[in-house]
Amino acid sequence: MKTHIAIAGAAGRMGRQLIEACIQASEVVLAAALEHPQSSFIGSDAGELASIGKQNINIVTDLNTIISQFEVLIDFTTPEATLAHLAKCQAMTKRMVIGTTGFSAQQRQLIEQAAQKIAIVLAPNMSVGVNLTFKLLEIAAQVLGEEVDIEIIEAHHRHKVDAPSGTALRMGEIVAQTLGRNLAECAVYGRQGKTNERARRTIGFETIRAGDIVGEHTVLFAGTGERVEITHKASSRMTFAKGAIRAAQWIMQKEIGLFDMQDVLGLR
Ligand SMILES: NC(=O)c1ccc[n+]([C@@H]2O[C@H](COP(=O)([O-])OP(=O)(O)OC[C@H]3O[C@@H](n4cnc5c(N)ncnc54)[C@H](O)[C@@H]3O)[C@@H](O)[C@H]2O)c1
Ligand SMILES: O=C(O)C1=N[C@H](C(=O)O)CCC1
Repeated sequence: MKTHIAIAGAAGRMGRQLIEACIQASEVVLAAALEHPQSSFIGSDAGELASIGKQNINIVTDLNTIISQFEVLIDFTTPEATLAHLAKCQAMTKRMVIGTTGFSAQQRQLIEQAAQKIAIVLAPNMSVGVNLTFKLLEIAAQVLGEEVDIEIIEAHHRHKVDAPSGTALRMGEIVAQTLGRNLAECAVYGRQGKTNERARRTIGFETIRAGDIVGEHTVLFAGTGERVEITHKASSRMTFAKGAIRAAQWIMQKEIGLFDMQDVLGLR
């Protein structure tokens, strides 16, 4: 049985890649595509939007009108739009794969609550490489521990609206958790002016926004006499899109619960 997928944010940078990835994957069907009510692409053909030829799927704006057509909603939009879609998916018992980043703690709680009723994959980064990197960070933090200063440096394109990236924050959480620290208490976001000497237990974040950088993350473990740098560089959004399609197929075996790409990839 093929998994029927709807894509929210279809005209966005990720939405277009998701349309292409859906059409390329033989085990799934692109069933519907959604955009913001004010989008100039409402009524356009999803395939033409993604430059892969007509697919006879028109971009629509109301999730309720397509609710019977799909099994999993893949959502790469904004926190507010994702939460609006979440409420409808919960009401209609539809599974979700959420790639959107920038949720507040309160907004995340709403996702956790909804996952008591529907199955959700929520991941700030759907690439296999980044999720492998998450595991490498655990090992590095365990081995290097309190002997090093830890800094997380991320770079993304000039259009990105949240900072630090969801991936950088997740990296910080993993390192902090491994070292028994609370990220909310030890994170330092950027530095300027008279900063005083660095406190060992802080975890620093630096953000670069420039040009068309797809996504780059480095975690620096700097000691005395040596340093370890763990870096991931994405060069195509297709890596995120393929991960999201994989997650959509995987979530079909679940009825309820909140999962991430570590679950999907069997890395937990
Ligand atoms: N998890 C991952 O692997 C991953 C990868 C890339 C991007 N992201 C995240 O995905 C999100 C989107 O990124 P992007 O670069 O594609 O952004 P984008 O701005 O290019 O696309 C977002 C799209 O969502 C649409 N949208 C907004 N409100 C909507 C609504 N109510 N209904 C339907 N569509 C709506 C916008 O019109 C836009 O086309 C960001 O939060 C980004 O950080 C995550
Ligand atoms: O392009 C973006 O926006 C990305 N956001 C994700 C994040 O915030 O971690 C990761 C990949 C690209």
